[in-house]
Formats: sequence, structure tokens, C-alpha cells
Amino acid sequence: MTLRVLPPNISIPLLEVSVHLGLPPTATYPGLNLWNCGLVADGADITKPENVVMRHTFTGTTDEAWFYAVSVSVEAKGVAAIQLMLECVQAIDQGNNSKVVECLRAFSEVLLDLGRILQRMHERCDPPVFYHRIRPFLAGSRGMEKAGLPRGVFYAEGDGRGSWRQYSGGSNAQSTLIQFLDIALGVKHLATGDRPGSKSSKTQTYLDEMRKYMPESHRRFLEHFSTIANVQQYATTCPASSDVHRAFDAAVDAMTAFRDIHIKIVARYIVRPSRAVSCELTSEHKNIATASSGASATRGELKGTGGTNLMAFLKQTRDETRRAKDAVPVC
Ligand code: HEM
Ligand SMILES: N[C@@H](CC(=O)c1ccccc1NC=O)C(=O)O
Repeated sequence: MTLRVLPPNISIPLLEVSVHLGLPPTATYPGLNLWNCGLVADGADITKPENVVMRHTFTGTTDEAWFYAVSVSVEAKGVAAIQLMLECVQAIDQGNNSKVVECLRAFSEVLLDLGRILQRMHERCDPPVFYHRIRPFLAGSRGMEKAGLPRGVFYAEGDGRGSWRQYSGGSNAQSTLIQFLDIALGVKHLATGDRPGSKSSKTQTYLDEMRKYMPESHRRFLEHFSTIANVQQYATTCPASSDVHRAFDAAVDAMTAFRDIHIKIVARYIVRPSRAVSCELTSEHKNIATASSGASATRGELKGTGGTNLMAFLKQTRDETRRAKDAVPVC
């Protein structure tokens, strides 16, 4: 039976803390991953997930801790990519082409490392454990009609007061790092289903929306970086045979490869286990893991915890990445 009401003893402090943090009152990527980690020992290498300790998990399983730890290590490794692209922007402003190439080549190496870390997911996180035990806790309250939450969750504040609220579930789409990488490479995302060149049917894409689930300072950093990011414009207008253009294309390929690895993981951790779930579950027994499984899964209606039609969304996002290699039209 789906519980639709969050009692005041949880709602009231949660709402207060969320206002303080500038985040929606729900389980977010910053809360689950970024602010929930420590190290096995001082000075241990945080870019190795075996060195990351997660303070809280819903299930107490090693699988869940590892699931979060992999992202923490990706974030830590990604710091180098942020530094490199800030240097690259500066090198372009200074007309220092050899520095631009150096930064782009090193950036590609970091992206390949991010993919290597991501591929370690299977080492300690078992797909059925993820799908059946962990994933229900990562669900949101938006788009959960089939799970028995047509109006979301009622956040009770006592004496009959309170409000119905709907929030996206936790998702790595809320990672500031990955959105930074896209801005750095000039990757443009459209709403799912929109074609490049067509007028977008939605003013805000899912990935834009996910910025509301990032810490305020991260959001401001992305907004600022968008105003100075010049690498794609510069590189794609250099001759195709130039080192700058080639190094840029290689970086876009590395980002595309990262997304390809991720798509394979999603197939293994969500699509496959969902097919094994009986399609005869009644709505009373449906949760986020099962609400879009069975018959609807085979019709391609599987949803991510963030609420996307996951495979269509992820493939479009990957294809949009590749398109960053296209020359920027000069107005
Ligand atoms: C078992 C592991 C994972 C699964 C099953 C998974 C699943 C998903 C799904 C279904 C989405 C679609 C958005 C939504 O939730 O509706 C998504 C988005 C995303 N995931 Fe994962 N994810 C996993 C691990 C990771 C990790 C470790 C990273 C990176 C550190 C990552 C990076 C992303 C990003 C960046 C997005 C937004 C789409 C994009 O920018 O390409 N995911 N993930
Ligand atoms: N979107 C994923 C869940 C996911 O990737 C996630 C959810 C909450 C916190 C972190 C996540 N990703 C990696 O740590 C899903 O649909 O299962």
C-alpha cells in the first residue's frame, strides 16, 4: 500500500532544512551522494570507489553504498576536467593554440577515466538488488500516478495544514559536473522528441529542470560558465585538419563514449530486470521499480527515477553530444 502522507514530525524539519539548503524537500543527488560520503582513511584516493564510505543508505547493503560511491569517485575525478576547461577558455582568449590543444587532450583523458570508473558499477552492485531493493527508495513523487500517487505526496504540517507536492526522484542528471562537461563542449539538449532545427515544444528541458535540484552555488557556477564557454565555437571554426579541431572532436567522442557506457549500464540495471517483473501486479503493489515494468516496459514506457522515458531520453542525449562536432553557424 502506497503511503501518500508525510507526517508532520518528518515534513516540518525536512521543509526547514530544505529552505536552508536551497534544495527541494526530497532525496536529491547532492543529499544522497555528494554530502553523504567520507573516506576509508585520511588521504585515501577518493577517485577509487573502494575508498569511499557512504554514511547513510536506505537498505544497509554494500550494493547501495557502491552505487553512490561510484558517482562520488566520478565527481572527484571530474574536478580535473573543470580545471582544464577553465584553462582552455582562458587559452583561447589569449590566442594560445598549443595550450588549447594540450588542455583538450588532457580533458579527453579525464573523460575516458570517468567512463572507466563508471564501468566499475558491476563490481559490487548487483542488478536485481539495485532494481528490486534499492531503486524504490530513489523514486520521486512526480509522475507516480501508476504507483498510487496521483497528486504526489501530502506534506502534513499539523492541525490539518500541509500541501500536496510533486518532486522528481534522485538522479545523476542533477550532477553539476556532467552538466559542466556539456557546457564546456557546447552540447545542446532539446526536450525529448524535439528534432534539432525545429522549434522546441518546451521552453525548459528535463536537464534544465534538474538544475533546481543542485546546490544554489553550483547552479550559479553553471550559469556563469555558460556565458564564457567559447571552446566549441572556436574549435569548430578552425580548419578540420588543425590540431585544435581534431583535439576538440576527440573530446566530444570521449563524452559520447561515456554516455554509451552509461546506456549499457541502464540496460543491465533497469531494462533487463524490469522484463522479469510480472505484468500482473495490481496498482496496490506497484512501486517505482515496478510501476513501469512488465507489459508497459516492453512498449518502451520505462521511466527513470527522474521521470524521463529513459532509453529514448538517454539515446537522444547521447546523439546530441555527438552533434557538438557540427560547426557552429556564424550569424
Ligand atoms: C546502476 C547505475 C545507474 C543507473 C541504473 C542509472 C540510470 C539512469 C537513468 C534511468 C537516467 C535517466 C534520467 C532519469 O532518472 O529519469 C539517468 C540519467 C543520468 N545518469 Fe545515470 N544511472 C546510473 C548510474 C550513473 C552514474 C554512476 C553516473 C555518473 C557518474 C550517471 C550519470 C547520469 C547522467 C549524467 C544522467 C543524465 C543524462 C545525461 O546527461 O546523459 N548515472 N541515469
Ligand atoms: N536515475 C536512476 C537512479 C540514479 O541514477 C540515481 C538516483 C539517486 C541518486 C543517485 C543516482 N545515480 C547514481 O548514483 C534510476 O532511474 O534508477
